[in-house]
Amino acid sequence: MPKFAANLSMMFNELPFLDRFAAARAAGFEAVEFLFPYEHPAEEIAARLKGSGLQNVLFNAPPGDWNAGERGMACLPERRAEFRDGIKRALDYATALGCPRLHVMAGLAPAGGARDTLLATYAANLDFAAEECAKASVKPVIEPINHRDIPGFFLNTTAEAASIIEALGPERVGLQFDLYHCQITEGDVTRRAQELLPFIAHMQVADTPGRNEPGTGEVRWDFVFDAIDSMGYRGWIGCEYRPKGETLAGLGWMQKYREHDA
Ligand SMILES: O=C(O)C(=O)[C@H](O)CO
Ligand SMILES: [Mg+2]
Repeated sequence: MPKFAANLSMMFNELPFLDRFAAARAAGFEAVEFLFPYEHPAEEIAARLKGSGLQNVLFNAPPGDWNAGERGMACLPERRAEFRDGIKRALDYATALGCPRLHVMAGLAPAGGARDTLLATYAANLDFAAEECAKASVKPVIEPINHRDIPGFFLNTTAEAASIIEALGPERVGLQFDLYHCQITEGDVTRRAQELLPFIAHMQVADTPGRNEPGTGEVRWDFVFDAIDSMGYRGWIGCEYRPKGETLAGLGWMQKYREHDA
């Protein structure tokens, strides 16, 4: 049975961030993910997790100046020191929150930047992240992102991600397989999931093209979720979608997975 985690950066936006934990638990979730915890003390978030009986399964390393358009810095040669500091900061949070996965965003490829240099920086930074994360029993994950949502993002395809992971060692760095991005960039999502299964350490989902709940767009999710389950994926699937209306009103698609569980 697929296991779904609520993405608290996108879901339950009717509430302030810290109140979304209890709301997710009341809605039946047992796990949550979010983009960035850094505006809140780790102890406060840990208390919300504990108080709600939730586990935190993923969050992102500091991305640089998000409001100025930055989307990570792992591929940027001149940001290596900041990248390293960010990994250490993220691991302080991961330790406090008991979180097993850390999403390390590649960043935007600078115009005119030589791809070889960016790739070498990306690999070296991920190697550093893998070393540090291993000490904290955390697995860093990388995610190919489509060019419509983030034009210029350095990592776009699952093939690129797989070759980087293969070089660094799939036991050290995993794939964050976001079916929404894959459907936009590549399609063929169940075949991709099957081929990439040995690399996948976390999944995320939203329907396409609107990035809303499963069932609001073009993909037949019953088929996809059954296929993912049958192929033996037992990790979390983060609901990284923007609810079309109220979060709770849009949770009908999950009902059959809960009823099956009972
Ligand atoms: O956008 C996504 O799909 C993500 O998972 C990132 O963490 C945020 O851009
Ligand atoms: Mg994602």
